[in-house]
Amino acid sequence: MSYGKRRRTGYDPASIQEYTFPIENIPRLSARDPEVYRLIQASRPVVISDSGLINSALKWNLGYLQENLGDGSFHVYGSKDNRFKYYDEKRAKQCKSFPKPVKRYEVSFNDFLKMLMEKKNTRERIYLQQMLNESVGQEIVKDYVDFNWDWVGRIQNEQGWGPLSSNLLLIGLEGNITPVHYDEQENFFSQISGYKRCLLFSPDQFENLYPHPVAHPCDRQSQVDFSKPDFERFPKFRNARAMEAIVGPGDVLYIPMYWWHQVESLKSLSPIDHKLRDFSTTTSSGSSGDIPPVTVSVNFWYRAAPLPATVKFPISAQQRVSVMRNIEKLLASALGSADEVGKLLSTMVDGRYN
Ligand SMILES: C[C@@H](CC(=O)O)C(=O)C(=O)O
Ligand SMILES: [Zn+2]
Repeated sequence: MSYGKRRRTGYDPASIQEYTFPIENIPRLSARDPEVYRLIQASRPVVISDSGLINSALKWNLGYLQENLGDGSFHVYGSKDNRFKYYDEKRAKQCKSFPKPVKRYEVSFNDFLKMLMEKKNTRERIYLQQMLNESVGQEIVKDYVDFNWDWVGRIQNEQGWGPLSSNLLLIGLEGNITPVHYDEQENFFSQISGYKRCLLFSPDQFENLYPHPVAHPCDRQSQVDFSKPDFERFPKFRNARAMEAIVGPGDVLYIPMYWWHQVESLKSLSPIDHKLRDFSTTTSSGSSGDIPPVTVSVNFWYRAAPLPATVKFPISAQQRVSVMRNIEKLLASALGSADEVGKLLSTMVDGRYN
């Protein structure tokens, strides 16, 4: 069920999965429209269609990246299905029984290209997710310097955000899904090639989305699988309501801190010519032919603005999430183990606060 017409052409509408919750559109505005800055000020999502933020990267096809990304190593995730649920490596080491939802590889870009070829014929799907760092080649540095830093820097200053913490380069197969989660940073999510469907949920829907406990390796990730929701365990998921943006090349989606988001790579109608130089298309497993179609994005994560000197009541939904996180952390350390937190909270609440 979706309210209003979905914006954007260029992708195959059949690659849009239907879910159980209502969906309304995220506004899509020009950077010249003052409403953009009112929405950002109000920590509301908005798609900015002509910011020029990453125009210098619109030429980042796989051939260009192969040529210029340098010989560093890249984090590539492998999933037995199309979901790439993030988990914290360190926490996972402490939870012996935790089934890792994805495999993590550290490979060269050429090996990533080979994996793209090989995985085409196997069940495992892959997703490159790498922070841009100083190992990139000169051309990429030049493109990076040519991002529209004036525009994004002005917003960073006006909003009092902290420093840019990182830019994550994302190269994934069409059909890949990053399941719904929230981040504790402000994000200008920028689409370079292909199309992505972004489903966002406001922070006040915390109770509808049932995140894992803070101490869990999948902290900040929802336990609900949209494709097969377990309404027995997660009854309030019935109340979830989403906002949606389908972003294409040049679009920038502002994802406010603590806003839940699920990101799905759609099927592009016009396959991209990746101009891959002498890349042997017959790999060890003998699979040959073209590289499967991918989407390319880069995000801009900014540290949050410092807390206001005086707290205004009632506190915001974002502040409530932050308070709940701090209580979980405090209780886990006070009790010496995160396993006791649920029981203690029930003791505190049952029959007393409910
Ligand atoms: C990784 C990304 C989603 C995607 O592009 O798959 C995301 O969650 C973010 O930029 O915060
Ligand atoms: Zn995210």
